[in-house]
Amino acid sequence: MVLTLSEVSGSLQDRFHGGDTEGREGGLLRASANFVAESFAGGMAFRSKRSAVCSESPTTSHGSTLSVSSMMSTSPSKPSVMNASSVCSKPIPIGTKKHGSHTDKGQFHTLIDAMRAQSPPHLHSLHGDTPEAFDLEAAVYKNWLEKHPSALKSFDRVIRHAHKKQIVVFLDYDGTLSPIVEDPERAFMSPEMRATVKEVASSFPTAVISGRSRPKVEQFVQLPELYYAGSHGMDIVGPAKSSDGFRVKGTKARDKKGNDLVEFQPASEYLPLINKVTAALIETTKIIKGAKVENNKFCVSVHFRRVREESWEELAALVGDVMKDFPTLSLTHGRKVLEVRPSIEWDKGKAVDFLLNSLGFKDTSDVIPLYFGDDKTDEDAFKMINTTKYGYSILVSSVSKSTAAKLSLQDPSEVMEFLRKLMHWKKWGSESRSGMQTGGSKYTMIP
Ligand SMILES: O=P(O)(O)OC[C@H]1O[C@H](O[C@H]2O[C@H](CO)[C@@H](O)[C@H](O)[C@H]2O)[C@H](O)[C@@H](O)[C@@H]1O
Repeated sequence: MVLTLSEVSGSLQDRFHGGDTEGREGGLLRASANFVAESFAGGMAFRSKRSAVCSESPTTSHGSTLSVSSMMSTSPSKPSVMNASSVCSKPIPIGTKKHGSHTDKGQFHTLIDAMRAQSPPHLHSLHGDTPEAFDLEAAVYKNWLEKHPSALKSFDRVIRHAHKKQIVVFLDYDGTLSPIVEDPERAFMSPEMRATVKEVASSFPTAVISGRSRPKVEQFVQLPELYYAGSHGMDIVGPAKSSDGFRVKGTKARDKKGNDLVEFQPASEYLPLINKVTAALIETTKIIKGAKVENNKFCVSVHFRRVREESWEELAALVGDVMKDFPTLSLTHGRKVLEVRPSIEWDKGKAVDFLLNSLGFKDTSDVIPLYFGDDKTDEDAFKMINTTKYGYSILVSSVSKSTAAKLSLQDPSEVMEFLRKLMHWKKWGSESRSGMQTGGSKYTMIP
């Protein structure tokens, strides 16, 4: 039997990006410390219903066949994403058992699977640069684009109600405003991107929502006119307008121009614990070449982009060991990074909601919130945006991914292109409504 493209595509997307569990329930592995401890202790295996599907071979456009089952093999020599969907979005109750040796590889598949699923390989990297692999990859992406069309091509739809509503722009930082690079300290945004964001912020309320610490991301962006939410939304500085009925929590502050601001840090009591876990993680993981621990104030990143894959299991075990001593912290993951954060009901989605409220938009049908993000933790924001009447969630990705985002852009350069298009519309589209030629499709990109 030959599978149809959509069957192959659906199955591959699940394989490579965490499967249904991720798309439906949150797109975020929210594994608690307990989850890690338990999975180490008991060899926990939450397998997706889909983990055994698609063992047939699709025919490629070249007429030869690629074995889908072989693409999904878990051979140690190839990055395995076979059990990416085994990750669970819910915290798992802590086990009482202590895991024995972290060299017992069979006992923590779940975390390893999550690590492997973070920067999913292209098909051609799994199967060589064969024309068939490239063709199949292109076909899978094309199929995915039908479900998550390009925001550039959907621009008219996005700004359809913009003459009556307030656009608010939310931007993730790494992978959205700056390209993903090996060294997190060198994730600079280009001067062109900075100029574009500055222009956008002069017309629309604009916020950067990042996993980084707020001071760090402010330093990278260097635009004081923006609002910032660092530590995955746990460190917010926003406007203090507030809409009726919404009590702006947090401390009142003022910016240099005397505008009222509000600072909100829902995890402030975790600060000492975060410093403690950071120290423990630095000490414990220092034996792993390439591992890097980054203190993001209310959360901590353990980077493994520069760790050889052979050492991932050891790193996972070491992080798991540390986490057992911090039962009130949780483990999530992003792009080649494990993230330790307080186990509180707060995420980027809540931060977006908070900022919309503090901007005065309690009724979200008065606003067109646009959210751009590339990572797992942005999924919470996508879902929040999807609850609004006119908002658009936009995933930045050049590969197919299971996501709640409605639209997509390939990379930061397309984000910049979209923002420029928005500014062009703002400048010329608005004027066109007062007599000049109008019509979304006539808005062209500023070169
Ligand atoms: O929410 P974000 O602004 O996207 O922050 C998420 C994490 O971004 C950074 O790590 C990622 O980008 C690095 C630089 O390109 C890259 O080396 C790393 O592999 C990526 O995971 C940041 O360093 C983390 O602390 C953030 O949590």
